[in-house]
Amino acid sequence: MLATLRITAPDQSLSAALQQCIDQKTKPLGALGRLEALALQAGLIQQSLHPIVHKPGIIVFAGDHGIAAQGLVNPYPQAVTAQMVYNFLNGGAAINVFCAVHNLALSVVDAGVNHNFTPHSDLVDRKVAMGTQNYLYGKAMTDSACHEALEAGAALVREKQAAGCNTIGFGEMGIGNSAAASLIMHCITGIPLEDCVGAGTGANATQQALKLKTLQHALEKHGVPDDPFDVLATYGGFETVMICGAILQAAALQMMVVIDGFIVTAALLAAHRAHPDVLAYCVFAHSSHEKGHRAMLAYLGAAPLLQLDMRLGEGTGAALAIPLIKSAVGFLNHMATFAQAGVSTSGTTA
Ligand SMILES: Cc1cc2ncn([C@H]3O[C@H](COP(=O)(O)O)[C@@H](O)[C@H]3O)c2cc1C
Ligand SMILES: O=C(O)c1cccnc1
Repeated sequence: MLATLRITAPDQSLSAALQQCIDQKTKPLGALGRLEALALQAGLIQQSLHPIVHKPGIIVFAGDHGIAAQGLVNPYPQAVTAQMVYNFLNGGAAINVFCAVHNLALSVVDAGVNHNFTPHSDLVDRKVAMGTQNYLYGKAMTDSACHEALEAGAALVREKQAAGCNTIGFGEMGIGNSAAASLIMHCITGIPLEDCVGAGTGANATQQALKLKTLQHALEKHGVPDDPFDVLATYGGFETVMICGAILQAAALQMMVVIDGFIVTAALLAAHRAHPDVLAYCVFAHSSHEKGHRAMLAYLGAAPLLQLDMRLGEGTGAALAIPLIKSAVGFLNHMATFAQAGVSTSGTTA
């Protein structure tokens, strides 16, 4: 898949016609602000003056991190990953509630949780292994496991698209994955590690200092791999790698890709290094409260839609942004033009 994937930015030739449609709506020029840019982006991605959001959904990928068993980088125990998967299956997590409120399809994927789940109709089993290896001692995963995870993420997106979904967000669950995301961020962006390491689930100052020191040790061992997929294999989690493969596939299929918080954006950083044009398909849902997220977004030149001081993950920010995308294409499709409504345009004095 990765070798053959073609991702090119959408043809821009529809841009002027789309802008004209937007400007003819019964509102002062530019008055719908960022929604106008969103409508334009949707139109270009779908190469249509009438883009739609069809069968939008969220896929949450869960995976464990070898290092989390030591508690050096994570305030919560590793077991919370599996416990939260049960919570997702029981409908009790924040992402369940937001998907229900906004009528979004939710899929939950075991990418590599350190727990044997009994088969469940709502749990998609793509387990690569019982969690990654501890990157303090070796690479988090082999290159072939990384490849398997990238492919699994991509295949799930192909299934969604075949079922009619054209707008997709990704979420993650994996205790310790904010540490992995910090390492990925440092390797891809070159931003100093201390600016990439934050509180995650709520590490206090002492815990954050230990997290940073631990991650410095990991960097001393492995350095900064040049290849983005090698960065993922060295430090990543199976959930993060699957998200990277999923983002790439969704962009290749010209879907709208809704980017969540710190961990999902780290997966995007790797995807972007491999295929820079992936960005044209991305909608940045929110600016997370996690320390490094704003710098990641700035590196990508991304303007997030929401600023809610959220720092949860699970795809919660993405779920909140999808109604905004629906609103954007909604006004483009359904608002009356000045001519249709008989409203005077500027410069026309009564
Ligand atoms: C109860 C609970 C629910 C969560 N839902 C998402 N996360 C978030 O926190 C984790 C990353 O933070 P760290 O790197 O500090 O472990 C990820 O699982 C992320 O999705 C949660 C964390 C907890 C504790
Ligand atoms: O921004 C996020 O997505 C995030 C931040 C902290 C912990 N988990 C996720």
